[in-house]
Amino acid sequence: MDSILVTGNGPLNGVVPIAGAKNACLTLMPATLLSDEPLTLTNAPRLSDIRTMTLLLQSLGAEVSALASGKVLAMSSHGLTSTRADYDIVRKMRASILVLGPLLAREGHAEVSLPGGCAIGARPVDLHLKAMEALGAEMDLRDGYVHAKAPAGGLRGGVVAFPIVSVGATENALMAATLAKGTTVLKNAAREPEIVDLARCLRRMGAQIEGEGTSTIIIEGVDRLGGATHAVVTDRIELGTYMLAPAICGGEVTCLGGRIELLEAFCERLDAAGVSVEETPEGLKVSRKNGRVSAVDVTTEPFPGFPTDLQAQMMALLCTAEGVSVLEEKIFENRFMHAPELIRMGARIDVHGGTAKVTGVARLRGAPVMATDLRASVSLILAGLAAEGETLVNRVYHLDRGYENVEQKLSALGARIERIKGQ
Ligand SMILES: CC(=O)N[C@H]1[C@@H](OP(=O)(O)OP(=O)(O)OC[C@H]2O[C@@H](n3ccc(=O)[nH]c3=O)[C@H](O)[C@@H]2O)O[C@H](CO)[C@@H](O)[C@@H]1O
Ligand SMILES: C=C(OP(=O)(O)O)C(=O)O
Repeated sequence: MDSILVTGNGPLNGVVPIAGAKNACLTLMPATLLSDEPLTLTNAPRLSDIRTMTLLLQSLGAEVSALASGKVLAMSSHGLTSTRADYDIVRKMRASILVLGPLLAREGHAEVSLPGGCAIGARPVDLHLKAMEALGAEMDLRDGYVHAKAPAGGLRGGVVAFPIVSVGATENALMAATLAKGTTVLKNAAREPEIVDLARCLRRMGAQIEGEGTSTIIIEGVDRLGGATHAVVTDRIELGTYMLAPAICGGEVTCLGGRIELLEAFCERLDAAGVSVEETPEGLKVSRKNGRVSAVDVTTEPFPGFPTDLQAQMMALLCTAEGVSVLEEKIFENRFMHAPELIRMGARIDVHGGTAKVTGVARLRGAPVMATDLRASVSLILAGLAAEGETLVNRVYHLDRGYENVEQKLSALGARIERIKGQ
């Protein structure tokens, strides 16, 4: 397994391009299953998760070609051959559950392996299943698979009232409802930019959708969807991650394509910590010129709140802040796995349940550390960039799920970072 070696090397300066969003692309790709006409995505990120979704769609009979070095995905589902999403692929990536709604809507049935939990929490799929039931589907859990069956005339519009906000369940319900008969109302829907991006793409394909970006989405089902070409929205989590690089190391970095509206709560916390963020026509210019940042409290929430996917990286910043910061993780029950690793680097962190108290230290020190999940991996790299000496981040395969060319992008800013190939 590969490792990443990082050596603290002072301030970072320059320009970094931000890719299309992993989490948008992973829901836009299954949308191809809703139509027999081609769907082309531009601005796709080059990530292992995208390759996993490609394999999953291909296993269902969809054609998926990566063009322009992977930045363009040309897809067509005119000849689907299977409705079974197999354990061998689904186990690699939770977002595989997003084929459920489209398959059910188009083919009338689907069998999808349960994705199971992962390092950050149990992550059940009950809300996805309840949403499909609200559209008339019969759901059965057998042999580790979700067996879903639409009524004889196909899915019917219905009211889906989510008890808690779920990004994935909103996406599955939204896609399924586009081909259901009649009107569907999604209440307490997720409002993330990735949901807005999905709704825009579906509308291009001919879907009738109103209200995306608010907590009530109304979908009027249509008989069929057509083809479309759609550019994937900017990855706000990759954006936030690179914004933290000059915040932690000092210097000035422009994140190309970044917009404050994608990350308002995060930008507000950076401002409170003493990091400057300026929106320019090219993107977001971020700098930390004087001394240490100040401690700030952070609570993760669904959009438009502070994203859970930036909590680990923000913790890395706050490890060297002046004062005591309190981070509350409200989305996932086990998302502080990076804390013990940061402690190995000299951070002072006390974790109690979903709360972490971080007492800033003047300087972190390099150490061998273990990456436990995607955002934990990159938080350790950020911490290593600001630490004295060498940090060896082991087991970085999660990193490649969500960050393309991370070593090249950080090296271009002046970081000392290299990948050590494993066996
Ligand atoms: C591929 C993708 O887009 N992943 C993102 C998506 O994950 P994902 O869509 O899996 O996250 P959800 O928004 O569904 O999860 C929110 C909370 O709801 C719970 N829950 C969810 C579904 C369900 O059926 N039952 C249930 O209890 C989860 O365990 C979690 O506690 O949103 C998360 C929250 O912003 C992000 O961290 C992930 O990066
Ligand atoms: C948790 C994440 O992804 P996934 O939902 O794909 O596991 C993430 O992107 O931080």
